[in-house]
Amino acid sequence: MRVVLAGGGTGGHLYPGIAIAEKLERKKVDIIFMVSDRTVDSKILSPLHYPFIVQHVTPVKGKGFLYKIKSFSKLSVQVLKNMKIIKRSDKVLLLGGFASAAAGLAALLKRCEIYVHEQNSVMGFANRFFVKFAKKVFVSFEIKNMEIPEAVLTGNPVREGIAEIEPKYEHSRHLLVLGGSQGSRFINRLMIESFERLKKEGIEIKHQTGSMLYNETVEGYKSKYGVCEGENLEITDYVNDIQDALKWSDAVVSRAGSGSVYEIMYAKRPAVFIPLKLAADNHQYFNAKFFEEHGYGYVLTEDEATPENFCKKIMSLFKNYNGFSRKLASVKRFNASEIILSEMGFV
Ligand SMILES: CC(=O)N[C@H]1[C@@H](OP(=O)(O)OP(=O)(O)OC[C@H]2O[C@@H](n3ccc(=O)[nH]c3=O)[C@H](O)[C@@H]2O)O[C@H](CO)[C@@H](O)[C@@H]1O
Repeated sequence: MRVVLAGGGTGGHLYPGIAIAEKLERKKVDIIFMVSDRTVDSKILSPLHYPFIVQHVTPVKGKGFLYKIKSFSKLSVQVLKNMKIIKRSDKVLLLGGFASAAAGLAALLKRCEIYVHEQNSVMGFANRFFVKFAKKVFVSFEIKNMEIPEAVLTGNPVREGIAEIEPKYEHSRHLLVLGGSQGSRFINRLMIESFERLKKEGIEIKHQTGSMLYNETVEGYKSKYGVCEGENLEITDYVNDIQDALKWSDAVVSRAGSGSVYEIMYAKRPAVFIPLKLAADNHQYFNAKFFEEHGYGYVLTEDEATPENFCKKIMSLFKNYNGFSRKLASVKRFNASEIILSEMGFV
């Protein structure tokens, strides 16, 4: 028995697969990842011991005609390659994004059991296609743009250890700033503009910029304040140990990809989410809204996010800290990986 975990292109599609792989391993089931050729996928998987296939595919949605033709031909070549790797007896779990499509099509042609997990509150393009062929569909949030009556609400699979983090009541003013797996230029600039005020409030900041945006962000801090890092500020391109960073934090500012929302919620930290305005069908906004509606923190849209509003929201997290912590302490945690594996027939 082997499970193919297909998806990638961003951490948001890949980390849920890793959370599931951690559990499958204990059940002595063989695993293979099928990911994209973006460096983020290999960077995340290389230090781990799971086998993975890099697929040479690009997104087919939203670009010009010539680009689409190229993408479709790449996709076809990759599907043929995948058909040599995927076996009829494999169970294939599609984690969404363009990197899951070639594996999904190969699995369809091989007539394998197909399962779909959608991380966001709006179903993505690739998953929407495969849902009709899936034996079961798992969702992290209730889906807004599609009726899937038999979908199983599992929450987002989160890596081990994160959900065991305790809420804080006695707190200092440690603020973790995350831009999602690729970083966020919008949040980086907002932080540079807001740093002086946050520093005056005694806030200590760990700021993850994204690998591609690291240099420009450091330069931004330097040109505005003369120095970049110091007592109150630590800048990093990528947080390798997210569990450790969440433990250190008292509050978080973040983009609102599904993984980020679930991890911050399970780590029981109040947060200000700034959803990516351009996310397909505004899905980050709906992910973040779920968090806000439960009273765990705030959503601040890009249009509302002036440095003044931003700092007010952060200060409001600290002012009402114990109220947020009490609510977060009672977060109902789904054991997403276990539910998914049991629905796939692994007991
Ligand atoms: C630009 C883009 O396409 N964004 C999408 C992507 O976001 P993104 O990849 O940022 O997705 P998520 O927020 O879901 O997950 C990010 C993951 O990366 C990890 N992490 C992040 C930063 C870091 O320094 N270290 C680290 O380990 C987080 O712990 C988390 O597990 O996938 C999400 C889930 O489908 C979507 O909602 C987003 O719209």
